[in-house]
Amino acid sequence: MSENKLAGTGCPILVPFSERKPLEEIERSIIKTYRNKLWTKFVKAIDEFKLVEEGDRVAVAVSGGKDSMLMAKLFQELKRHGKINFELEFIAMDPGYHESIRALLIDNCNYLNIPIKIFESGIFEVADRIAKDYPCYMCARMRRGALYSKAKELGCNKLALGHHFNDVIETIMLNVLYSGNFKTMMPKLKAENFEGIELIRPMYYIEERHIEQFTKANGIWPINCACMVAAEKIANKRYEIKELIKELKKKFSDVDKSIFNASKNVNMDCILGWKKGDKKYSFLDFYDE
Ligand SMILES: Nc1ncnc2c1ncn2[C@@H]1O[C@H](COP(=O)(O)OP(=O)(O)OP(=O)(O)O)[C@@H](O)[C@H]1O
Repeated sequence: MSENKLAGTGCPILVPFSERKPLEEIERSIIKTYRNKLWTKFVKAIDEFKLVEEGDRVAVAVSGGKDSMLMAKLFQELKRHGKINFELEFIAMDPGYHESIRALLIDNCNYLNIPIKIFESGIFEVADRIAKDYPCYMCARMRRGALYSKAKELGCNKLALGHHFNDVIETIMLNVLYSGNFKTMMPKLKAENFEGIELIRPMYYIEERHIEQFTKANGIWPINCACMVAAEKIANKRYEIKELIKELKKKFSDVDKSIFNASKNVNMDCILGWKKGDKKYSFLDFYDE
């Protein structure tokens, strides 16, 4: 990989409003200033989808980006509240970050008191070598595998990822508009190739703009874009969908909630066909029942 492929220019950069706030202030803001926007929504997803249960050992995947750094702090808060008896591990996979990115990850985790375990995977190099035309797909698959393996090695039964509300609705819209199917990103799922591990997404109800507010107001500089492979090479459909939803929201402010709720309110009497497991069904299969 040559230096000119380094990422950064194509990604939106989150610039903090202020100096980094003291740790205690940052932690307190989660349950005070951002109680409704962050804390309540985190707990809601955990309760509603039963994401964390007694005796769990959760590996929290921290990339150093704004979402997963906040997730780490939310988990620490959940543990501090002590209602559920569970254990935490914080893991970061270094896919071959630029050294300045790795240093930023370490500095942020130290400052925020997140006891991170970093491990190397060399995924950037592999994706660049074996999948020049579709590095993002390969990178994402290998990343998931590397995180599951590490979680398993640490004796965890859950792997938590920092996907949030906007990731969810963007996924729904990407599937409807580009793939012609209706599929959402699930709040939890059982890992196919890693027995005994579940993937959980506790930030399911948290809106990205609130994560941004929290991050900026507390003076945190997250890793914005650390990709060393695809940087600017790949047209980002997800980014286009994000912009589309923003436009739609100007005309109908609850459009994001409607997109989300559509996945909770599928009416099986008014649908032409669906898939369950490997089997496909048509409404006609049940028409005369
Ligand atoms: N290198 C990594 N090490 C550990 N976890 C990771 C890594 N990359 C991604 N993840 C996990 O996967 C989630 C989704 O990754 P994605 O690249 O879509 O991040 P993102 O939407 O930019 O979120 P973040 O702000 O946390 O980076 C992250 O929130 C994090 O939990």
